[in-house]
Amino acid sequence: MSGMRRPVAVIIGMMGAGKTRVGKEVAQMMNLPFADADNEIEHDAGMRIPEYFEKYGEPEFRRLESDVVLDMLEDFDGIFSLGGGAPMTPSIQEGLAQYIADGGKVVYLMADPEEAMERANRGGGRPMLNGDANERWKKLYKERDPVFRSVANVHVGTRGQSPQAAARKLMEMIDQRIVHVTGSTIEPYDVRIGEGVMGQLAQVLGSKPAKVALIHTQPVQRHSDRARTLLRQAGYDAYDIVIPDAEAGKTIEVANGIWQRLGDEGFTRSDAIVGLGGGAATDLAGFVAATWMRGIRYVNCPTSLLAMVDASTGGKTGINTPQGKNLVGSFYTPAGVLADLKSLASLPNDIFIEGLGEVAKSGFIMDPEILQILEDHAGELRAFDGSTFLDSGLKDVVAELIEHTVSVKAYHVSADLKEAGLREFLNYGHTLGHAIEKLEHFRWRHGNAVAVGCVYAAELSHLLGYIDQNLVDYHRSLLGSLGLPTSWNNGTWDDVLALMHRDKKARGNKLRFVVLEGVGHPIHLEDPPADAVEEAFRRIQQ
Ligand SMILES: NC(=O)c1ccc[n+]([C@@H]2O[C@H](COP(=O)([O-])OP(=O)(O)OC[C@H]3O[C@@H](n4cnc5c(N)ncnc54)[C@H](O)[C@@H]3O)[C@@H](O)[C@H]2O)c1
Ligand SMILES: Nc1ncnc2c1ncn2[C@@H]1O[C@H](COP(=O)(O)OP(=O)(O)O)[C@@H](O)[C@H]1O
Ligand SMILES: O=C(O)C1=C[C@@H](OP(=O)(O)O)[C@@H](O)[C@H](O)C1
Repeated sequence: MSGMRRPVAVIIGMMGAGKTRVGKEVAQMMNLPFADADNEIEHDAGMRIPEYFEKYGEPEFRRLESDVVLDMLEDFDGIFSLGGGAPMTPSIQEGLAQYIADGGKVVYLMADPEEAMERANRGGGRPMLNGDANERWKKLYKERDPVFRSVANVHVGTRGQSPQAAARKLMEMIDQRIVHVTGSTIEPYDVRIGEGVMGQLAQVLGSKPAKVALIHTQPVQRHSDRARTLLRQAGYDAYDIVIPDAEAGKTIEVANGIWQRLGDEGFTRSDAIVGLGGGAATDLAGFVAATWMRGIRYVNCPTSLLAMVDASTGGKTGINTPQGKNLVGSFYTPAGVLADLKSLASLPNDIFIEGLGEVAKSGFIMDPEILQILEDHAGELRAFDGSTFLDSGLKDVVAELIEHTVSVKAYHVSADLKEAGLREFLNYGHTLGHAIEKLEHFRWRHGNAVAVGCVYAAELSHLLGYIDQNLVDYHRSLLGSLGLPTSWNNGTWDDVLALMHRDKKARGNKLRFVVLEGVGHPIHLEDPPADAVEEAFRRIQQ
């Protein structure tokens, strides 16, 4: 079966980029085996590459190369460097696309052209550079660079860097986790999770935008400073736009202020927006991107756990009105999401814990592994401290939780962007959760309200015979062990019921819920018996 063994990373790039040298270095640092396609070919052919070219010609070489590369993509679990021309062969392009779709990383090692050309010409032995080597190299670079950019999902610039420094940078990039979001009605994009992934801002924005508006809140200033530096280094005109924090930023007045600014600065359709901050900032930035000139490119840099696992992915953008939250907005997907774990270093404990509410919800509806990880690390998660986080073992645990949770979200969003059915499962725990938020005048955080809502939905599932008491108890014990609330007793049943009737899942005067038939098996529940709906509420009051 394919995918059982696969390279940790595949390195592509021009001749002389350092694919072999840097690739070996990375493999050594990561304690992994290294393979070079050219060596494998020479081994199979029983002769050196220049000799093979001379004897059989380039087309025959490309056929052999393709066979060797495709075999290795399914049967090698280290760092794998390809020959310079390999990614130009259609069968290899297909192999790489499949490898990426299975979660692989194709790294384009982007050396400075002058440096790579000079290195490629050293020593000879490169049949593609026969004749005027510099001219040949430049011609190939022109043909290949755009293809390399598009077949790779990770771009690493190494100008002026030693092989060791380049290898360290590459290793950081390889360490990231990538969830590819795709679907029939959305432009595909990647959610990148890892320490330092913000460094890929320019790769994700692409070369079209000249101006980039960086929309962020004040509490994440330190992270937006880094983003602004990266944008300027990459040659964009970066415009810093600070918005009021949290829900105060999600208003028509704030959006209007930004529209005015974009107009004054001459933002065109090819320019772009970066939203950086918690879910409120990314919702607002996405809304501005969706509406400016009827839609321009935007990238999200979520900085809270909740924004990383939920708000920044899935394309719901919006603002609040005096009548309620998220009442105005648009489904508009980002060009990419960069969930940089470095941002979490400044996140307060209570806002981190709140994010775990949505993480657990994703476990209940689809992914028992999430629940297992939460169980295994409940104590450390509950004690989250941003100041020590990046140097702790918790970093990998959190990265894994984010990857799993984003995958759950991506699965639902891919099939049902506009929430016609499947996507509603993401709303597990939200029917009561939203009512609590409203009755608490939004002083309760969303993830906390969802945690109580999940216990309520579990109680309702049990009352109607879908799940046993053990699973209800498990909801309480798991959420409680993470420091999340599991009960609420600050409002009347009449008020709660009235608000649940205004939930977006309700139809006419009928309530609709998401309940469970078991972990990973959510179902829609239409118009349940009134006494069960009320009894479940009584049970979360204590
Ligand atoms: N679009 C969607 O699909 C979707 C999904 C879920 C939630 N949301 C929206 O997301 C918002 C909630 O997101 P949230 O919980 O991130 O709230 P938030 O954006 O209000 O952030 C919470 C607080 O944490 C601060 N903060 C964020 N990251 C920080 C960091 N790294 N360091 C220090 N402080 C930091 C923020 O400035 C804010 O004060 C709501 O508006 C909700 O409607 C949207
Ligand atoms: N970052 C670098 N700095 C200095 N020398 C390098 C660097 N990367 C590669 N080299 C040297 O350049 C030459 C070509 O590198 P190589 O790894 O063979 O490139 P490729 O496999 O991409 O064609 C080798 O002599 C290598 O040691
Ligand atoms: O660029 C090319 O077409 C080639 C590059 C070489 O690999 P390196 O890039 O490792 O030199 C080798 O596969 C062959 O000479 C063809």
